[in-house]
Amino acid sequence: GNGNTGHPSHPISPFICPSHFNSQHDCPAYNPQPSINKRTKPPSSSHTPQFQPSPEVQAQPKDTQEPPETPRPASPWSRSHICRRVGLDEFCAFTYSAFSGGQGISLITTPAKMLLLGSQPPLNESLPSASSESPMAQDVVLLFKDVPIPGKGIGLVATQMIRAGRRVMAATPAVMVDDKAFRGLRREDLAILLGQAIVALPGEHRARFLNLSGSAVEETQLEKVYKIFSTNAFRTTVFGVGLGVDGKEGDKETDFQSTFTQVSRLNHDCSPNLGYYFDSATLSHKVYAVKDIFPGEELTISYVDVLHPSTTRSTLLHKTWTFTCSCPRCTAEPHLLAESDARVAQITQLRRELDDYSASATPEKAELLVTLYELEGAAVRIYEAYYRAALEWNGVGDAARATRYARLCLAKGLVLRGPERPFVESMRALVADPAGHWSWRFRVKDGLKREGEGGK
Ligand SMILES: C[S@@+](CC[C@H](N)C(=O)[O-])C[C@H]1O[C@@H](n2cnc3c(N)ncnc32)[C@H](O)[C@@H]1O
Repeated sequence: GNGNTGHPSHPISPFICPSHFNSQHDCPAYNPQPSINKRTKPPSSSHTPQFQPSPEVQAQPKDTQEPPETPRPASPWSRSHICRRVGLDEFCAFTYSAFSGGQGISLITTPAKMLLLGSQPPLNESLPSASSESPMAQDVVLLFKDVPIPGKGIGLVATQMIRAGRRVMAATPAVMVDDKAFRGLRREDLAILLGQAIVALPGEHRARFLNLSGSAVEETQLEKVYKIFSTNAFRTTVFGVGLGVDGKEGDKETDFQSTFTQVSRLNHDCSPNLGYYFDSATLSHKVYAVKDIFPGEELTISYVDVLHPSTTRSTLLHKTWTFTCSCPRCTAEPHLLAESDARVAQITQLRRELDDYSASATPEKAELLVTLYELEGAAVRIYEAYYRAALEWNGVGDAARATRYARLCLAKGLVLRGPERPFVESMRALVADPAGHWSWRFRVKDGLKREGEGGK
């Protein structure tokens, strides 16, 4: 699971990105989902929790420290006594308790990667951040409250009208686990490091973490911490220069599994009223309303791809979070369910046709795609349909309709994926100059996009 497109059990059907997207992450249809991180092997219950106070030690290796005559302020990071190895990589828990206005954050990663991450914004709060926005911006007034929801545990309910497009949350994680540690460490070793990571957090954030769902009362503290983490983790990609393997130059991004306390109270719905993305520049999970939400209505996200057929959604939800999907798209009358599934199948088919730039797709097919997304309540993905409609209309040289859809794609897509995505740049370029965009009349010009087809 893990919401990772590279992972075999990823719940989202693989989406073939058009060639102008640089990577899978840049693909507009790629939508990170909450992790599905249940491991089958239980943690060793013979383990007594070994929570140790974390000493205030420098995260830097000894040889990089400056001589004593030029003292520097102490590093705000503490490091766990216990570390664990996967092959040549050693993973430790690092905590910065003053982070984000005293909420604190813990990371489980290698010392080398920690050194790099900790030296640059947003984790280095003494340096000016590229982002002008603080993750816990003051404009996010409390729009909701925690309430028990029958059959769903605790959930969040709107306390006032929340208009579509409004930001509802922007929170930094309690704990982030390097994906390599998450996949490579034995479950009991990860549980030990997680225990260290959680115990070092400031009391309030730690209590909020320990209050999350996922564990049973009779479990040991380590099992509890592990299960809470895996039930509530989201895949988060951190972009930054030099974040390759062990800090070597190369990769510009690194994947973490992260647990956020407030975001983790959001229950699932197959037609959710909230969308979200992880903003690497502020390390915050940004959650936006994708529909108008009325006071008293529950706030929801989708834990799975909303464009899976109903049985796939139900199976994934049951397997991973052990609940039976009870949302309207799962429990409708059989004939309505069959219609919904038929629309989902048609969406999949239409997307395949529209994304094959060498085939004969038309603006009408893209318009139909938009309608089908609307009928399925897929507001959380609607920007994908607008994107394709913009390209198709531009592809036949209709600049007015193309720019209208490009604007819609930007209006919806910016809050669902953030401003850093290539589709944003592409749609902005189309709005600015439709005829200068790569897609201008590409459906009517012969020969374009036909390289590699030999003598045809
Ligand atoms: C990330 S937590 C959501 C918050 C949780 N309800 C709580 O009390 O903290 C995920 C868990 O909430 C419950 N849950 C979420 N959505 C649900 C739904 N639509 N129906 C029933 N249970 C749901 C399941 O127990 C699931 O494992």
